[in-house]
Amino acid sequence: MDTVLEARGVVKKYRGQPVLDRVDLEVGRGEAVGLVGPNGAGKTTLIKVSLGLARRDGGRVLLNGLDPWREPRAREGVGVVFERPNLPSSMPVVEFLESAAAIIGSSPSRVDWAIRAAGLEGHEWKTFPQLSAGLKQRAAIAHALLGEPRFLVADEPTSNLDPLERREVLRLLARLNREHGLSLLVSSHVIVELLRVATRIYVLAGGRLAAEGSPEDLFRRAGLARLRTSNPSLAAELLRSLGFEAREDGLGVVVRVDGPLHRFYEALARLGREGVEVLGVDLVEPGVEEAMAG
Ligand SMILES: Nc1ncnc2c1ncn2[C@@H]1O[C@H](COP(=O)(O)OP(=O)(O)OP(=O)(O)O)[C@@H](O)[C@H]1O
Repeated sequence: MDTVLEARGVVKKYRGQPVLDRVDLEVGRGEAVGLVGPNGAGKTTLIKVSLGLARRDGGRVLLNGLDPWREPRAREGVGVVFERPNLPSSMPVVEFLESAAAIIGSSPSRVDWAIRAAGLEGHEWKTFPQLSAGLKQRAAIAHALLGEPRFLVADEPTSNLDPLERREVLRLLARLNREHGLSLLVSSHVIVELLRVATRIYVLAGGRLAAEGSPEDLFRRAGLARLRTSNPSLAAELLRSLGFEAREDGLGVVVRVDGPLHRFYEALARLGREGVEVLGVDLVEPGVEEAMAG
């Protein structure tokens, strides 16, 4: 496979304590990869090491075919969006983007494109503090798009957003991957968010890789998922009426998910239409479940 990122056996320690223990991560050209794990699992550290922004204590990393720690030009064509975007507060977003584009030698038409691609139209004359959390994240994505990246890395881009904003930002990232061919690495502590964006997901738990595979693989291997919902008894009843094996277990509703994943998605949508809010979906599998607990 033609890869933009290949990390093998990455080890990272802080004060002698391993926070990444022989972790592999690979992103193919044009691929959308998810990285999931609870807080403190090591997602940000793995992303920093992969970009050459933190030194590794072991293993190998190739970003665009180069070791990013030794050769910063490995990061050319890579756009990065962090959890808490931080843009200047004093000027309208469009002016900030124009000055950022001028610094990197990007054309003014690229600013218009980035604003459109990030879905910021109608908000470009607002200053950063005037934007909602979701629009702030879109502004950060527009900023990352100025350099015409071929690979976009988004570290927990949804963690401070409300459910609607989360969906929109993820839809935007998925569109950048599908319609514009950007390779994508996106992290989250909620697996269900990544199911529709990523075609392959790495599950990180306690600095180790707990699982890796397509969403279908992960669900098939787990066999069971636990839904946290606003109304477990109604959720279990509706799922059973749709032909699923489902029971309440005190923590939520445990449902068998070894069939086609689209049926499960449709069932989740149906719950939503019936007024049952799905707050989270965790895979029930040793290791993976632990990783999802955050
Ligand atoms: N600069 C640092 N110095 C010491 N320890 C650190 C440093 N950065 C991260 N850690 C520790 O490394 C572990 C992994 O942190 P990391 O931020 O990579 O996890 P994460 O999965 O991204 O979590 P979060 O969702 O909270 O961002 C944590 O135990 C964290 O406390």
